[in-house]
Amino acid sequence: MISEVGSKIILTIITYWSWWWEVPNQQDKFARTVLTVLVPSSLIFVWYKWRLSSSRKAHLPPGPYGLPVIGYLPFLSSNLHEKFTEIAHKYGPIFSLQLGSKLHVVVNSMDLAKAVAREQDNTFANRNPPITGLIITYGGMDLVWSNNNTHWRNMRKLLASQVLSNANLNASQSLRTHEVRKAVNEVYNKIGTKIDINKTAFDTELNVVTNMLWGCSKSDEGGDFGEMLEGFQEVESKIIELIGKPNISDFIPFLSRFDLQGMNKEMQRQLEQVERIFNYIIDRRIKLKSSKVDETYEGDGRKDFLEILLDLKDQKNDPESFNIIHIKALLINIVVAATDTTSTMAEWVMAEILNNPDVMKKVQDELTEVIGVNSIVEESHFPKLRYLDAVIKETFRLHPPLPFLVHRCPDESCKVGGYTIPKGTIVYINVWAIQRDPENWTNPLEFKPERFLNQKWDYNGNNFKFLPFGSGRRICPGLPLGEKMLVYILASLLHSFEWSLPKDEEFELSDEFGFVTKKRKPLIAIPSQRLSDASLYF
Ligand code: HEM
Repeated sequence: MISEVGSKIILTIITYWSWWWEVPNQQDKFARTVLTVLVPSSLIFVWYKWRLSSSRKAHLPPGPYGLPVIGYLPFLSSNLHEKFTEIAHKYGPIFSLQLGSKLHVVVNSMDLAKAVAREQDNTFANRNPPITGLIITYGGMDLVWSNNNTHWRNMRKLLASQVLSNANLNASQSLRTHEVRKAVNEVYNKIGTKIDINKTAFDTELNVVTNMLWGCSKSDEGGDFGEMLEGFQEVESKIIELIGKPNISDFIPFLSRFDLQGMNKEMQRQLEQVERIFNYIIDRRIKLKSSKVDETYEGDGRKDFLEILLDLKDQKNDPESFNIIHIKALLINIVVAATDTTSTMAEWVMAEILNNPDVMKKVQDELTEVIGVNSIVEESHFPKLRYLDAVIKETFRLHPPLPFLVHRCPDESCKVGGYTIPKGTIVYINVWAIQRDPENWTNPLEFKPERFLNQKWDYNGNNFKFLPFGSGRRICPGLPLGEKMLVYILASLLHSFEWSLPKDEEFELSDEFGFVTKKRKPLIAIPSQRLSDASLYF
């Protein structure tokens, strides 16, 4: 992926400089050859000396040098989390890389993660979004890519108080139950056949989130619109892929107008797809509002999030500060942030359990003891499912879906680990490396859920050995819903069915780096009935 970036750049350079070989003067071939070799190598030498002395003077973190203009870009491999961890082993827990015109710093230890996300949380609370991220959020009008400003604070407060508060989560319990039961029923109807675990979890989470946001889900909608939502997972995967993939336009801004990899255009296409869905939903709601028909979710009389956002827009006198674009950016953000992470994690947990039969047995024994094979899973059971909780946490440790969280960017020059981090640097917290660091974990590569049973662990980002949802003011605001849905989906799938792997498919646990890092090969598993009575599946 990254070597593709390098080769595109080199190709561009070759194209622009090919005139050198076409000049009419053919008399002194030797001189031209000497110049061709000498000029670039002298330039590289001078550049290298200059970089060395300027980074020493600036006291930047150590790190490997790359080439002029493109920096270290051509030397990065596609599995970036592994490459960064390898560089950290050579250069230490904090290192810097010049990628094109931008300085990147990667922190790889719990102490330095704490220095960034706790001790200097406010300084590091900006984002510096990639161009593809800006395209899909109308220029960063959302929550994920917004800088630490009033708009971001207001959006976060609104999401926390109107969607993800304890009161709202309690009120929407029946909605989660409805969707999880529907998923169990769909799997039951396909007993003995191959099930794509990620797709099952994705659809369930999508239905829950869209119901909470605008009061209806994929399964409630028919016709063209139902079909549009049916293809949403593909659109979303493409969005996540384009956000995580290195883009020359980000690293060498003067090349951005050429969009050499076509990524910006591709993201524009995804935005058009997403817009069709959101325009439909919003237009329909505005019409309903003007005809004074109240649309609320679950018939409990409370307004859904879209209704609250539209009310807020109408109340604001200043369309600059809150308008339809802000609403769409926020909705896109929440749907994308919630679904891909949850389904990716559900898939990883099931894969680890299927890979460890003794863990599967312990999880199912616990489910039988707490719930019994004559009953179905309910949210009230969750606090008693301690072993399943430990299994989920151990999976988060080995497979954090966002291995570098979302990068941060200091709004002024500051110090981390004694080194200078200039204003505007892109800073990654390498959670993937921290959660596999032998300094923090005994036998870190072993899958051992018991390590989460013996001590009190949570996802709140206070223990810097374990940060799958991030930490500090930018910590994931969807944590309470994400955690609930994961436990609900997994407990229900594991309690309702026995699972086996298809004999004709190779099973492996390797990952593929991306903004959300997924299983390289989708997990396919075959269910069989586990509960005592078929009526428990309806
Ligand atoms: C398994 C589920 C999930 C995981 C692992 C996860 C993980 C993360 C991580 C690592 C971050 C970046 C934190 C940082 O930069 O320090 C984040 C940010 C975010 N997440 Fe989640 N997330 C999950 C579910 C959700 C859900 C259900 C929602 C919404 C309902 C959500 C909405 C967001 C938003 C809006 C942000 C950006 C926050 C900001 O920049 O201020 N996430 N998430």
